[in-house]
Order: sequence, then C-alpha cells, then structure tokens
Amino acid sequence: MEGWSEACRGSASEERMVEASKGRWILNSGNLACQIASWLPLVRLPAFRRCNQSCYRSVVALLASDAALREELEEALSTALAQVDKRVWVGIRLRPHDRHDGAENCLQVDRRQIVQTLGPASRVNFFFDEIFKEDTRQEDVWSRLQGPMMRTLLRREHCCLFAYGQTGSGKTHTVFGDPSTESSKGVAFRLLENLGKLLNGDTYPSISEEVQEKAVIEFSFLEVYNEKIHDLLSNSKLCTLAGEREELEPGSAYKAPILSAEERVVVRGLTRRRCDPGQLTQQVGSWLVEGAASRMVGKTVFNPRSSRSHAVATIHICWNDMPDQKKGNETRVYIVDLAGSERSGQYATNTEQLREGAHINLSLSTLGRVVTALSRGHGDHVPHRDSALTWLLTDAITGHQARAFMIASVNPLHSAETLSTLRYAQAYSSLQSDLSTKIPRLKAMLRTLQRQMEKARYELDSLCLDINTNSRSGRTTEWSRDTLRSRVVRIARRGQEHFQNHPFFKWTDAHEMKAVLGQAGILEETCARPPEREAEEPEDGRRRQFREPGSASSTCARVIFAGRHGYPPVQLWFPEEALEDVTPHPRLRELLTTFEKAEIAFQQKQAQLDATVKAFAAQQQQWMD
Ligand SMILES: Nc1ncnc2c1ncn2[C@@H]1O[C@H](COP(=O)(O)OP(=O)(O)OP(=O)(O)O)[C@@H](O)[C@H]1O
Repeated sequence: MEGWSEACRGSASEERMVEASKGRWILNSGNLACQIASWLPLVRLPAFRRCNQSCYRSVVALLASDAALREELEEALSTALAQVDKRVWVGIRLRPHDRHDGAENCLQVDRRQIVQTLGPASRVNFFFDEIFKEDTRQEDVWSRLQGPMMRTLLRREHCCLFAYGQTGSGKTHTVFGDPSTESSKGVAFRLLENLGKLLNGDTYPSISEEVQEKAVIEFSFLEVYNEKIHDLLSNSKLCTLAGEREELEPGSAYKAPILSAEERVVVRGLTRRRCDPGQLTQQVGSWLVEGAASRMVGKTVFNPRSSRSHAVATIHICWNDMPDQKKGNETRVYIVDLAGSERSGQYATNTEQLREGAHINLSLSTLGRVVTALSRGHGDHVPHRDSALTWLLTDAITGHQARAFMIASVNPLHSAETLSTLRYAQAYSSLQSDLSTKIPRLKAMLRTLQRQMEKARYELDSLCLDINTNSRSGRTTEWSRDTLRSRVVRIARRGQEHFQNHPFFKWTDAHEMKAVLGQAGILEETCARPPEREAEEPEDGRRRQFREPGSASSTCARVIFAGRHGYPPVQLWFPEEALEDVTPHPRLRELLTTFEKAEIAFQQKQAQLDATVKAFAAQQQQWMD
C-alpha cells in the first residue's frame, strides 16, 4: 500500500498533496487518485490501478465542474482521514550494532513484523505500525511520521511524540539527535521545521494569512526528575503539578463560579516563552537546545550521557481565529524523551543512579498500568496520579485527547531488555483506536448493568418465594419469573358448565381435582380446534371423536399444571370460558418490569460490546495487512 501510494504520488510530496483550511482538507484534483488510493484496502489496489487510468481524467473533469460534489467529497475524505489515523501509532527503531561480549542479534525484521529469538526453539512475533531497521536514517524516521503527525496538527488535534526504551538504545538520538548536522537532526527539529512551514504558509498556503496574524505560539520545556518537575528554561527551577478546572461562568458575591467537569493538569510556575510564528523553527529550536543542555544526565554503563529524567517539551499553538475562543482554541504538541526503561539500577554505577532508577521505574510502570487499565478494562480506576509523568501527560500519552506517536528503541544485542520493550510497545499499541478505549468503558458499564440486573432478580425471586410459602390460598400458584411472564389461569367457579354438550371436550376426574384444589396452571396455547385424542394418549379433556361444532364454538385452551409431590406435570384442555386469569401481586409485576428492563439494558450493552470488540479486531487486522 505504501509503495502504491508512493507510486501514485509521483513527484508530489505528501505535504503538497493536501492543503488545509481551518482543519478541513481541500482536494487537489491533480492528486485525487493518490488520495483515494491511500485509503483503499490492499486487495483493492490492483483493480483500482486498472480502472484508474480510464476514470481518472473523467473524475477530475467532473470535480472541476461540480463544486457541490467536490465539497461533499472533501468532507468525506476529511472524516475518513480523521477516523483512519490511529489514536496511537507505535514504531520500533533498532539501534545499529555495537557488538560486544560476543552477544548475538536477537531480532529479525520482516516488513511490519519483528521476530525475537529467545532460545533454540523459542521465538516471539510482534507487529507494529513501522519498524525502522539499524540502517534507517533520521530523515527516514521523520518521513514515516510526517503524514500522520501533520494531518493531526492540521486537524488542530493535540499531538504527542515520545520515545521509550532502555538506556543507550537511541531515544534521545531519535527525538532530538544532533540539530547542528542535517543528517543527524532528530524528529523534534524536523517536526518544528514542518510546523514552521505550516504556520508561515510555505507548504499550506490556505491557512497562512489568518494564522500568521492571529496565532500565538508559546513554548515550555520541563523535566521530571525523581518525581519532581524542573523548568528547563529557568535554571531547573522546581515547579508543582496541580489539577485545575476551567471557569465556565464567573461567580459573584452571591454565586459560586461554574467550573468545568473535566480537570486540566497545569504546571505552576513553569516558564512559557512566546515565539514569533515567522521565527518558530529558529527560536523554538534554540530553546530546545538550551533546555536539553540543562537536562539531568549521568554516565551509565552503556551511555556516557544518559538521560536520567523524562524531558517534556510542549509547543502551545493558540489559533485565536474562532468565534468561540474557549473551545478547541489551543493545539498542544508534546515532545517527550523518556528516561531509560531498564530494570531499576541495572546499569547504575552509583547509589544516586540507583535512586534515579527507582523513580524512573515508578513512572514507567505507572504508565504501563495506565495503559493496561485503559486497554484491558481492569476496573474503572486508571492510576494517572500515581506518578508525575502520567499525571502530567494523562490525556496526551494515552491518545485520549491527542494522537500519540511512540517510538520504542531497542538494542538487538540486549535480548531481555528488548523483549521487555517490545512487550511494553505491544501493550501500548492496544490503545490504537477509539474503539480500544471504548471497550473498557463498555465493560465497566456492563458490570454496573449486571449488578443492577442481579439485584432486581434477587428481589423478584425473594418476593416470589415469600408469596409462595406464605400464601393463604394453600399454594395454588407457584410464582416464579417464568409464571409471571406467562398467562396463569385456574378453573372458574362455574367452569364445569362450559363442558356440557361441548363438541370437543368432556369434564374428567383430573378437571374435578384441579377445580377442587383451585390449582393454577399456565395457559400454553389457544386454538379454534385441538387435535383429536389418540387411543394411547391419557385422558386430558379431549374427546376421542369430535362432534361437529355449532356456529358459535368457543376458543380452546391447553393448560399445563405443575406436578406435585414428585408427579409429572399434567396437561388438560378447556373451553377458554371455563378458565379465569390469576393476577399476581402488583409488587411482583413491578419487580418483574424492573428486572426485564435491567435485563434488556444488559443485553443491549453486551451486544454493543461484542460489536465493538469485533470491529476493533477487524480494524487491527486491517492495520496489520
Ligand atoms: N540509530 C542510531 N544511529 C546512530 N547512533 C545512534 C543511534 N541510536 C543511538 N545512537 C548513539 O548511541 C548513543 C546513545 O544514544 P541515546 O543517548 O540516544 O540513547 P538513549 O536511549 O537516549 O539513552 P538514555 O536513556 O541513557 O538517555 C548516542 O551516542 C547516539 O548517538
């Protein structure tokens, strides 16, 4: 698919392929074919290629002449793009070999599949969105991220890029690299360049004028070191994390202000530098370098300049061009370089590094627990606040309110650490779509509904038992969920009279017994004419040979009476007028209605969950193809 998109794209780069205006995609008819091709499933591409030649020109002509159709298609493509871009994107980067101690390369890569050899007969397979082999250049990494990241920003959604992996595996190299040389520049600097082009209208002319005039861009850079927040743009000053609610309506002397339900995490005391949109690349680039130089680094076994903290650089873009200034006004770009993920202090050279390792482990394991809680639905509680890192990046890093891009870097010579990173990345990739985060929510709702249904069932069954055992009428009716849902009848006071000269039925001893006992039964069916009783069938009120019915023959009813004292149930036939309905206690009806409502709600939610799980599985399969 990628190859075909490339082929379709020809000389046009992806950034030139689309233009955007306030988050909406504008079709460039010259590249219509590649836009459509990039959203087709792999299997459809050959067919599309065949018909493409012939239909391409006519479609372009049609779109050029029909503005309404063009508008409609723009809208549809824009929606499709928003849905297809995953909430989280996971790529693996293999560090070039620095073979030592005779260690063997434990990884084999086949397109998006990576196989790790654990022993002579043991291998594990993983699939990811992208696998960057050892010889991948910095610009190649960016070229894979550029499309989805820039699309995210064009839609004005928050974007979070972060690198995860063991110490020395290349996280900082991938995220920041060396900005002084073109070939070594990391993703962050390339993203800045593209963001600069976007805001200056070099690549996306349709948004430039408004944005250049009104957009306010601010930059902050912090590090989380030993669970404390340090401002990297202000001599590592200590800052504090707090949850704040937005003021929706101001209060007065008599009225408290109305605050938003959702809490926003803010870092109190953090420096936010304002930059000129025209100078974004240079200014923010230099602040990135300045902040990175203040980061807490140390010498570990595998990295002489190992990052001992999590670094979080944030670009805040305030668009200021919407009438409603409060909502959707700010887009945030988070660039995160995490500290090494190895086991606490594994490669530490002193006690301070052991302490740092314990804190790094705490935050990364909390992130792991947050991901597990979100993706597998282990209870409603998501432990965001258990570490400063997860609290700070709550919504962004889990793809909840942002698109998250994770690059997990591995050193193929370190088998155990590589396996743990790949497993972590795999668990993380389960957050890939809205569907995956919807599943735990649905499961939680289902559990609540199940509790409600069981409570209603218990109350109903208890009252049935209570009424059945304490009935003054000598237990003539056994109330249960089944009987309450059926029509319960007994023989009416003068019921026998309706049998006289009846063409189909005659009164039997069994009828007499049920009438004397006043026993209730369940009306199983009614019909105009029952089948005649066969010789081998027991007496049940039907005649062996029916007489011809008169003109006004009544409806016939088959009633089943529950067996008592170990005897089987008894079936008897009646003219319907010989029966009277037995109504249950009103409270029983009420409880049955409550139970039935709870049961229906549970079943509907279960069906919704099943459909979501199925859709998610299909979506994952599609992504793997
Ligand atoms: N893909 C790569 N190509 C070339 N050099 C690399 C690559 N990945 C890492 N390196 C080099 O390896 C060294 C360690 O990399 P880096 O500092 O990025 O690791 P890290 O994962 O950030 O480690 P830590 O967690 O300890 O900070 C650096 O000198 C870096 O230039």
